Amino acid sequence: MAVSKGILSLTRTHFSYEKTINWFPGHMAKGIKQMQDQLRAVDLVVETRDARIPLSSINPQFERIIGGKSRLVVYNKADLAPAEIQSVVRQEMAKRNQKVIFTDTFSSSSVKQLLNHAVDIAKGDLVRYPQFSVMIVGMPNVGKSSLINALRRIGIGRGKAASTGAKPGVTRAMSSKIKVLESPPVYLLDTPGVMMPFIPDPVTAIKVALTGGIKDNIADEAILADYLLFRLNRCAHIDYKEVLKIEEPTDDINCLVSQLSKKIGALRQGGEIDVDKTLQFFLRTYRNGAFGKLCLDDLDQAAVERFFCASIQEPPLSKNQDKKAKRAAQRQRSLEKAKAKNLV
Ligand SMILES: Nc1nc2c(ncn2[C@@H]2O[C@H](COP(=O)(O)OP(=O)(O)OP(=O)(O)O)[C@@H](O)[C@H]2O)c(=O)[nH]1
Repeated sequence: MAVSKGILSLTRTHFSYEKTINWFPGHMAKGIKQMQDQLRAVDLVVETRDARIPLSSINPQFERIIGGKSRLVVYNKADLAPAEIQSVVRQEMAKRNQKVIFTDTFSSSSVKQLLNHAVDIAKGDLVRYPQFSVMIVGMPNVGKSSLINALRRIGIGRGKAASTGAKPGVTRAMSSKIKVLESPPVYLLDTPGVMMPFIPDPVTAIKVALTGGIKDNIADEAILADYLLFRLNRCAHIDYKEVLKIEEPTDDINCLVSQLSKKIGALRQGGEIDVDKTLQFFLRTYRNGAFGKLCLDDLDQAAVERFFCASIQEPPLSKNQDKKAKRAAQRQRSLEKAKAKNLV
C-alpha cells in the first residue's frame, strides 16, 4: 500500500478545505464571564484536556482567565490514548511548571488520584479549609461533567450530579456547588465547555472536531474522515482494515467509503452509496475507541516547541512584574542611547 497522502489529500477538490471553524456560541461567552466572576472564591482550577489531543485541547484563553490561580491540568479520556504519551506530556508540562494527572472517568484509581491531590491542597490551605472549592474548566466534551460525577461517586458514594453527553455543549451554564467530599469538605463547580473563539489552524480544528469538541455539522465530516484515515495509516499498530472488515487498506477516502458502504449496507435505492452515513459510521467507530489507542497530536520535541511558540501566549504579567519589565525596558533604552552618544 502506498504511504498515506495525508494532509495533501485534504486539498482534493470535492472536499471544501477552506471552511474556517469559528464556533463560539453565546453560552460560551456567558460561561467565561461567569468563570471570571467566580474565580475569586475558587481555591483550585482543574483544567481538563483530552489525552488524545494533548496539545490541541489546550485553550490559550484559559491561560488568561486563570492567571496566577492554583491550577492542575487533567488529561481525561486517558483510556483512549496510548500510554507512552503520558511521560512525554508530563515532561513537557513540567518544563512549563505544570503538574499533570491522567484520568479515565471509568477507572476509580485515576479519579482517586485527582481527589487526593485536591485534598492535599485543601489540607494545606488553612484559611479556606472549611470550604474548599474547585472549578472544573476545559473545552467542550473533554469529560468535565463525567469527571465531577466520578469524583462524587468516589468521594461520597453519591450518584450523578452533572449531565453528560456524547455531543459537545451539554453543559450550558455554570453549576451550583457540588459536594464531592465530606472531610475535608470539597466542592466542585461545573462550567460550560469553552472553545477558543477562533481556531486559526485548520488541522487543530480537525483534531478537536474528531475528538468531539466541535459539532460535526460545523466542521465537515468528509474532511474529518480524510484526516482520520491519514492518521490511521501513519499508525503501524492499528489495523483499521481488520476493524472495518474491508478488503483493502487505502489512503483514499473515496475508496474507503466505497468499500465500507457495501460492508455496512449504507446504500440508497438503486445501489447509490450513502456517503454521509458511511462517513458517520467511520467517525463513530473511531470515537468509540474501536481502532484502539490513538494520539492525534505529534509529540516530538520540534512539534511541541512549534505548538507552544505558535499558539500559547504567556500568561499576563502581574502589576509588579509589569512595572519591573517597563523599568528594565527603560534602562535598556537609556543604555542604548548613551552607547550611541559614546558615553558608555
Ligand atoms: N472513553 C472515555 N469517555 C469519556 C471519559 N470521560 C467522559 N467520557 C465521555 O465523553 C463524553 C462527554 O462527556 P461530558 O462529561 O459530557 O463532557 P463535558 O466536558 O462536560 O462536555 P460539555 O457539556 O460539552 O462541556 C460522554 O459521552 C462521556 O461518556 C473517559 O475518561 N473515557
